[in-house]
Amino acid sequence: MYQVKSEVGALKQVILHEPGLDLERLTPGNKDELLFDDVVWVTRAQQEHRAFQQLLRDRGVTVHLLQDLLAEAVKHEEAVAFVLDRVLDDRQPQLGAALAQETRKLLTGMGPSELAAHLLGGLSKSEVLEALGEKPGTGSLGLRLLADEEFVLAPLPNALFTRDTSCWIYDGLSINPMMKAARTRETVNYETIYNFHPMFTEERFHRWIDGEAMAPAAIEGGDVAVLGAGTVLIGLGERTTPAGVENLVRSLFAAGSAQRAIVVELPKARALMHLDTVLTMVDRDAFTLFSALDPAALRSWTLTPGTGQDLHITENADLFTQIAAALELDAVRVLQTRQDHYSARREQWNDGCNLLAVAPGTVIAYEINESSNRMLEDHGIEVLPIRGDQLGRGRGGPRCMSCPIERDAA
Ligand SMILES: NC(=[NH2+])NCCC[C@H](N)C(=O)O
Repeated sequence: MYQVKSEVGALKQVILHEPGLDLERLTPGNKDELLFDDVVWVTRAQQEHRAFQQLLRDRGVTVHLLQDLLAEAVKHEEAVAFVLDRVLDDRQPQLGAALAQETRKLLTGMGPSELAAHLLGGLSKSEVLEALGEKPGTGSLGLRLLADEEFVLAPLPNALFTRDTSCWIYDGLSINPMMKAARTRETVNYETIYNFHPMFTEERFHRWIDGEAMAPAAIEGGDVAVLGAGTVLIGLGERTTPAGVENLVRSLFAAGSAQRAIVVELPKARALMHLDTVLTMVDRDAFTLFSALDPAALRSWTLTPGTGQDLHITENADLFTQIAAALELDAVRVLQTRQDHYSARREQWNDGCNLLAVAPGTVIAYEINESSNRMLEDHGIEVLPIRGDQLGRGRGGPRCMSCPIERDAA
């Protein structure tokens, strides 16, 4: 039974993506478009990722790997048709019908593992030519225009951040419409998994949002925290839109799975692209907050069910007072690191606030964020450090590299 009842309760099952072909395709020339800040030493990134997986397993968490799930799903013929209908649509501006058809033939002929690797890792023009065993002489303008190293199917290096593209909220799943073009195909991969993998087809759960149908009303999992007590906390910033919030919240309210959403406005900036880059729940009553943000200055609203399809919205005087009230606590602790201007920004950039709780008061964090981690320990939070020198180059940490599918209440 997949259910995420809280943000910090005992973690039982997660989806992670161990990077591979997707990261090997990054270059100084394409990294910006692909939302990475540097190229990556892939072998080391994989070692770092395996250590992260192992730490979770040691803590009793079952780890599912995205590429394995996808490979399993595309063992079904209908799943292959489903995913290829979407990623090789004739309307893809750079492809055109001829190239789309050739590529489709090529991908359909692959075994499930190879297909899954390319759905995540992309496919270059030279790989297409090599496989087709011919030069671009046929009726594809798209193929003639592409340079050999350019992509017929772009790689998805941000698949590493499994949290963003699908997220479980109480007894249901949201497959998210993504804000950035570099990530929209991730949504299709998740729809393929959730529609066809027996692990999910044999279970019953709500579907809060269907990413493809709802795009471009983006909402991303890095902006969504399941606080417990029928409450969700949602960040509204660079990646999550008002329409995305409303769609999700209406759907949760209609099923009665949540009674309240607290929505907090974030500055729109790359470094703060999701809520979990600045604010993360670490214990039943504690949150870590980027030290450059003034908790009293954060603008927020509480959404509750209104009449019919309407939402009832009130602006909050104080975000954390509202959160405490929702959780039926006298107060919550807002943990901020005492840092100088420089280390505050350096550690936030390196995901010092992006923490994955495995149990109340126990979090996985990048070791690089020394002062943030020390501060947490001073407040009684157990920090399990991992190395992320390579993984962190895509601007994501333990929380966004994990998609919990089963978690206990706090
Ligand atoms: N929830 C998060 N903090 N996710 C980080 C995502 C980073 C990724 N490179 C992107 O820009 O989309």
